[in-house]
Amino acid sequence: MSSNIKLTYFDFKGRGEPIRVAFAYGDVLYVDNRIQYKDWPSVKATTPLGQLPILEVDGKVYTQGFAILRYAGKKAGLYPSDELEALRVDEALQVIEESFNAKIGQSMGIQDAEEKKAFRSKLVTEVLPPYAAKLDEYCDGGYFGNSISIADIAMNEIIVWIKSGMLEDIPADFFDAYPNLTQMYKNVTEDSKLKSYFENRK
Ligand SMILES: N[C@@H](CCC(=O)N[C@@H](CS)C(=O)NCC(=O)O)C(=O)O
Repeated sequence: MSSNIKLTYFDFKGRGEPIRVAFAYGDVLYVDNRIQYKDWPSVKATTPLGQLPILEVDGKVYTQGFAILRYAGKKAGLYPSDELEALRVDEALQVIEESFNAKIGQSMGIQDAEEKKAFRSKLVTEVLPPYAAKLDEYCDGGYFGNSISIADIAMNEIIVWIKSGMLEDIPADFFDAYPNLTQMYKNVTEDSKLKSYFENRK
């Protein structure tokens, strides 16, 4: 079956994966267009801002991972209708962007191994804990809102990423100190609408 919605991202999780998870949660039909690195230079030139993810709907192109996630969340029933609950979800997303996405992303661009190690060590001991503590406080009911939302989906992907141990010098047990985030991770990974997606995803 074809769809009028096409998500284009690299063939890994990154900023594209929360969107894929949200679509899976809502059984939203879409084309999962995965770009290989070798093809990126030619694709880059065709994108609005030279970056991914992009979303095409009925031929129109949209950028910005969390904006696209919000669209996916509204379609999938993962975005609160209550204004203040939605404000908390949006706030959490912005904190995730400013902290884990931006700072870890910045560390990935450091070429010198010693410099990268020192930068990441400071992230773990000084920079990230205040953000993680605030996010943990917001998640005290097991979710950022009253039930699962795109903020949980996005944060869960950060936790899965760090727990995988793939990020050198960022300890896999970083989130063990945050009980509410740990509970949220459990809630999302065991969600009946997502279990099969998580078991089968690349
Ligand atoms: N503000 C953008 C940032 C997008 C971004 O940084 N994309 C990266 C991958 S996660 C990218 O396309 N990198 C390749 C490049 O810049 O050439 C968003 O939130 O979507």
